[in-house]
Amino acid sequence: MELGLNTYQQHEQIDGEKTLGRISLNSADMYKVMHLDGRESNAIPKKRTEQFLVGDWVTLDPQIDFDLINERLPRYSTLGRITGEEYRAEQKCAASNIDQLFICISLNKNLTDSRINRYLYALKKDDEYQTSVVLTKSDLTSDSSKIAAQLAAKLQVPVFCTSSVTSDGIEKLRSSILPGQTVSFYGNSGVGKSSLINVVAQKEVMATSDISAKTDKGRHTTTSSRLIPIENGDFVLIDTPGVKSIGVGANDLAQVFPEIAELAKNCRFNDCRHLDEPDCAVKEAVQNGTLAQKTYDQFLALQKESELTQGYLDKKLAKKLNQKAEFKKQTINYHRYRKPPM
Ligand SMILES: Nc1nc2c(ncn2[C@@H]2O[C@H](COP(=O)(O)OP(=O)(O)OP(=O)(O)O)[C@@H](O)[C@H]2O)c(=O)[nH]1
Ligand SMILES: [Zn+2]
Repeated sequence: MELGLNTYQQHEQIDGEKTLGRISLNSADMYKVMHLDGRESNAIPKKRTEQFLVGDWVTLDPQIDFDLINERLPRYSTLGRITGEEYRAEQKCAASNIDQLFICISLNKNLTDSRINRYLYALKKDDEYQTSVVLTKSDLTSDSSKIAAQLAAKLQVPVFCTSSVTSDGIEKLRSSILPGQTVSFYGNSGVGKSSLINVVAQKEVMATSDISAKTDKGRHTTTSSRLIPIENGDFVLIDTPGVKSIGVGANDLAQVFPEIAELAKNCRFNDCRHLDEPDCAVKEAVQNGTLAQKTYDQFLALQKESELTQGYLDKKLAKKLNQKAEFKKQTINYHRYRKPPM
């Protein structure tokens, strides 16, 4: 099993002789690593503070019943944005060294441009991986291919229109994945992501959940990312169930709305949120027509969400730091008393 090594080598140089592995599970400070022979073992970072992402290529120092992770090889891509410190990065980045990201959106839900835009803003990284939109459950809508074509023209990304029930569009999606590539699917619970992955992989790799039609909400069973080699399909899947909602950070907002960032320089307050502050240049621009109302509304929606996400992340970060301290206490004995090799 090559686990995507050939593709990796197209991006980064590897010295031959090292014992290589790829991080296959990252769950509450526990790592598993997959070997090129398909074996999976428990793994512990040699530098105990080091953080890894599922998909990382690492060199290993095998012990009797686990592997020590020596060194992480450079990442050519990370899913999501790295913003600030690693703890935050970990929440936002659930995978590394991926080649393609498929953003799944169900056709039976209200398909709003702003939601798709939000995903694209948060997840699109042209220089690192290919991003595509996958419309799911096309069997439930009659004009699905028209919608797909319109979206593709507007978003400037490939748009696949698929159904796991009729297999519509599956072959097209499947053939966009080159041999040895590492791919990841992003989608809210219930969009049919697991069913889609299973038909693409032609194998039951994901447990699918039947959802109540009434609530239209799925259930989440696991939250840790996993590396899943798809043997007959010859590609590698990274499942990232923990990435549930993608937030947009405050800095990202300025990138997404450069015209608003420019106007904001003339607001009276540096931290103007352009809502009801006096002498707000952004609101003035809306009133005199130089800034489209629609852009302003989209900005406000994203700003609100970014503020909510920030509050949520701050809480999670505090929790994570507590957990880290606890983990440190538990593992310190191992590192302190580990005997040098004879
Ligand atoms: N009509 C139709 N229903 C589908 C399709 N794909 C999935 N479903 C249904 O949608 C529901 C959710 O499917 P899953 O594949 O479990 O969805 P998921 O996005 O993986 O959801 P989680 O496992 O909760 O993350 C199930 O009831 C499926 O039967 C499709 O192409 N067409
Ligand atoms: Zn303002």
